Amino acid sequence: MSVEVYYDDDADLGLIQAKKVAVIGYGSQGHAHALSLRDSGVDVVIGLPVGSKSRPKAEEQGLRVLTPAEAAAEADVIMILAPDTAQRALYTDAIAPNLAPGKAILFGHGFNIRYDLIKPPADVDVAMVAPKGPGHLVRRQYVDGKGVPCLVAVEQDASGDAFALALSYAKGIGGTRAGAIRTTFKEETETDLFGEQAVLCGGAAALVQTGFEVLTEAGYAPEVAYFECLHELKLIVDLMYEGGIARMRYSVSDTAEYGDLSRGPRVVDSRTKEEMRKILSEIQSGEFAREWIAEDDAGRPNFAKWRAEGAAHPIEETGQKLRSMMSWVDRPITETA
Ligand SMILES: NC(=O)C1=CN([C@@H]2O[C@H](COP(=O)(O)OP(=O)(O)OC[C@H]3O[C@@H](n4cnc5c(N)ncnc54)[C@H](OP(=O)(O)O)[C@@H]3O)[C@@H](O)[C@H]2O)C=CC1
Ligand SMILES: CC[C@](O)(C(C)=O)C(=O)O
Ligand SMILES: [Mg+2]
Ligand SMILES: [Mg+2]
Repeated sequence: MSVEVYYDDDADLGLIQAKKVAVIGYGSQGHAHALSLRDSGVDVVIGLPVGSKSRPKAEEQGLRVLTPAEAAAEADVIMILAPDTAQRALYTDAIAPNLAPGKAILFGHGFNIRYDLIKPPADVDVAMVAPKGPGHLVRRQYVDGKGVPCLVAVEQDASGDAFALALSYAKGIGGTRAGAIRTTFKEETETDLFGEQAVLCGGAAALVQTGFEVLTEAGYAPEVAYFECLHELKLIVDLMYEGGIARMRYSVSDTAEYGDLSRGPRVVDSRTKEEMRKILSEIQSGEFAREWIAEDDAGRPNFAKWRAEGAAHPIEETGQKLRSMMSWVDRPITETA
């Protein structure tokens, strides 16, 4: 392999068990990290603003909840798992005043360091433990005795031990059970943003919606279109996940495989690839980050409009009806922590 991969035997859980850890934020990632660290014998405190909706959830789990500033002041290791857009102000107001030499700041995604929105002092460690999966899966895998692979990176090694500490933290959330890959803040941030924009979220959602529109506009039943363009996607992606694209092609019919090989490249063609390259260059140049921060500063007008348009797309109504017939499929959008 071209990357360095670390497993449980390479990580010393004792390093993180010897520290007090503040997990700032208790959402998708925050709840998973905090609960799994606690189950791994780590002293954890949660940092959330007064009035945060997440406070009751953390308290119900028996976790001690302080304000972000109080939690940062108490902790040796501060894991920042608030939304990326909130981290800059959170750092300035609550974390920076409570840093001291020898402390460590950790991130679950490199956005704020990569784009210089947060500039920590030279005498603290700055590292990242970024699970490659949604927080609820991170927690579920940990509870099942497994783990979600994660990326580990060090931006600043003031102590000389930053990587070992990050690896120890990764072990505490189950990451080294599956494998922790060493990377950099730059690589993690740019590839994560590219993946979610071009393929996983943006690309996949646009592909599904467009396929559904083509079928329904041609007069086919929305229910049938939903099955073909959304529901079965999971079954196909599960096959790819288990054994790559080759495994999927082995399982589907020859007719499907011939259609895949001959038509797929017409759907995602050289123009799509060129657009993907443009998206990547906007990420690399910082253009996307500047746009997103400005959008957030302005109160997210486009975000709200596009989110509402997405929610009003006919595929959502059809899906809601069909999923109510499939009790094993229907899950609330927000699982309880
Ligand atoms: N979602 C995921 O699975 C993944 C996320 N990441 C990264 O993890 C980080 C956290 O993302 P995610 O878990 O999705 O976030 P969520 O939106 O799920 O949760 C954010 C949490 O932070 C709290 N919060 C909001 N503002 C502040 C603040 N100013 N100070 C302290 N806490 C605050 C929220 O509280 P409230 O309930 O009050 O809003 C909530 O508990 C991001 O850097 C993200 O890129 C990385 C990998 C995957
Ligand atoms: C794919 C979306 C993600 O990057 C993730 C779950 O890894 C995110 O930022 O939520
Ligand atoms: Mg990601
Ligand atoms: Mg991401």
